[in-house]
Formats: sequence, structure tokens, C-alpha cells
Amino acid sequence: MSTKATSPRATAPRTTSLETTSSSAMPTKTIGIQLINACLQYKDSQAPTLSGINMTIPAGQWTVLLGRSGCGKTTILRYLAGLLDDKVEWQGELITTDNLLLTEHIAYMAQQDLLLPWLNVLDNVCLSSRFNHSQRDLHKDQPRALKLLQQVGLVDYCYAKPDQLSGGMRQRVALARTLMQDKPVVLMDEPFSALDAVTRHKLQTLSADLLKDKTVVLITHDPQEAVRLANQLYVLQGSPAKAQPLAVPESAIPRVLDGECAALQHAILQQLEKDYE
Ligand SMILES: Nc1ncnc2c1ncn2[C@@H]1O[C@H](COP(=O)(O)OP(=O)(O)OP(=O)(O)O)[C@@H](O)[C@H]1O
Repeated sequence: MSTKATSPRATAPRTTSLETTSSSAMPTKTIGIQLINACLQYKDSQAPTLSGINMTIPAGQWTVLLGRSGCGKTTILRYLAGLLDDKVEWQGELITTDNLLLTEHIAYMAQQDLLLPWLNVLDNVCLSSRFNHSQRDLHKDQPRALKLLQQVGLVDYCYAKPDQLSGGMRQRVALARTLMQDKPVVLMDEPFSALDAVTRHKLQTLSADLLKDKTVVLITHDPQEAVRLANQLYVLQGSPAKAQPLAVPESAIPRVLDGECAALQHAILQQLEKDYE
């Protein structure tokens, strides 16, 4: 592993090398990410948002971030997605497998669904393919998009416009669009927050299945969701925020909730409560 300081962030390369998981002739299948002593301050803010963040996001696993509202979770995701480059001062190291530029390998599901109102559901799901593929590939993409819409329970709405859908339905379309992108790194900001309990459970299971080999970073406010899905778990805390790791069971995800999971859920709540004292 080689590391290189990137300070200040805006004028330095986005990434340095983490480790090699594939030969250079082969497409890289998985990407790991590491943040070392990362500090971030919005240029229009008086105080830093993040300070001394140390976080390992292993390739092919789910890393879950929790923390009280406004602590900086979305900021980390947006930084990884390359959306804050001109808005923040950054110090620290961002290390990726094979020195890969993250922005080219990321699917990002933001808190807002960002569906285009003039496109129907199917076209919204195929949106990323429109930019990436030829017209011929587009036709190949449609059956896959329809399959995903069926899996999220919306195939009957494929020709509906976003404004004809409920908030939870829109969120499911956004999830299908994210899954459609087939990127090695998937960043998801509260992807199940608008769903009823049963649909949420089903789509957690579906996502764990379809994103099995991906590097996933998930933000959630739901400790139970975190326990079901986390291979790594961090609670962001304080102001500026630091990342506190919590140990999770070694069992495969999505977990069936047992006594060990209940204990972890309790530990998460206790950790979160420290930010309210
Ligand atoms: N563009 C910006 N300029 C200045 N400050 C910002 C900007 N965007 C976010 N912030 C501030 O950064 C802090 C962290 O915001 P962020 O959206 O990362 O929080 P969060 O943990 O994701 O919150 P939530 O759980 O409510 O989504 C907040 O204090 C917010 O006001």
C-alpha cells in the first residue's frame, strides 16, 4: 500500500493507491477506500464539519454510517462522489485501490430522488445507460431495467411520470436506477427511509443480493437497518465529527436479527445518545 498526503484537498490528486486486487490488464472488479485523518470545512462555513476522520471502506463490503442529523454523513458521501471539490477545504488522505479515480466508478443515490420529471419511470431507470452506451446497448438495457422495476414492485408503473408516484415509489425508482448503473462503488444516502416496514425489509434484502460484490457505503438513521446490513459500522459524532467504529457480528448480510444483533442495536443507540448529552 502506498499513501500520499493530499493537502490541501482541492489542489491535490483525489486519490492515492490502496492495493492491487486485479492485474492491470483486467477490469478492476472491486474498489476499497480509506480515509486517513480527513478534515473538511465548507468554504462558506466558520467551522470544520469533519475532523480527524479515519475510516476503512473495504472492497466488496457494506460500510454503514450513522449519526445525528447534520453531523456530516452526507458530506462524506458527497466528498467521495467528487461533488464538493470546489466548495470545501480538505486535508488528509483519500486512498483507493489501484489509485482509481472514484468519480468514474461510483453510483450515487442521493437523499433526494433526483428523478427527471419529463421522463417516465423506465427512462429514468435507464438514464445512466443513455449517457454511457450506444443506441443498440440501450435496447439491451430495457429488459434489465424492467426486471429491476419488477423486483422493486413497480413494473406496472414503468410508463408513469414521477409526479404520479408516491414518495416511497419514487425512492424505489431511484433505487432501481442506482442498481442499474452496475458500478463497483455504490453510495446510498438513506435509500429506504420513505418505505413502509415490509417494503423496506424486502428492498434491503434485494439490495444486499444485487450489490453482493460491490463496495457499498450506506447512510441510515435506523439502527436495525444498520445491524442487518453492516460489514463495517461507524457512528459519526461530535462537532466537528469524528468516526467511531463499532464491532459488528461476522455473519453474512442481510442478517436475521438475533440476540447478538439486538445487543449491537442497543450499543448503537447508546453511542448515538452521547451526541445528545
Ligand atoms: N454547501 C454547504 N455549505 C456550508 N455548510 C454545509 C453545506 N452543506 C452542508 N453543510 C453543513 O454541513 C453539516 C453536515 O451536513 P450533512 O448534510 O453532511 O449532514 P448529515 O449528517 O447528512 O445530516 P442528515 O442526517 O440530516 O441528512 C451541516 O451543519 C450542514 O449545515
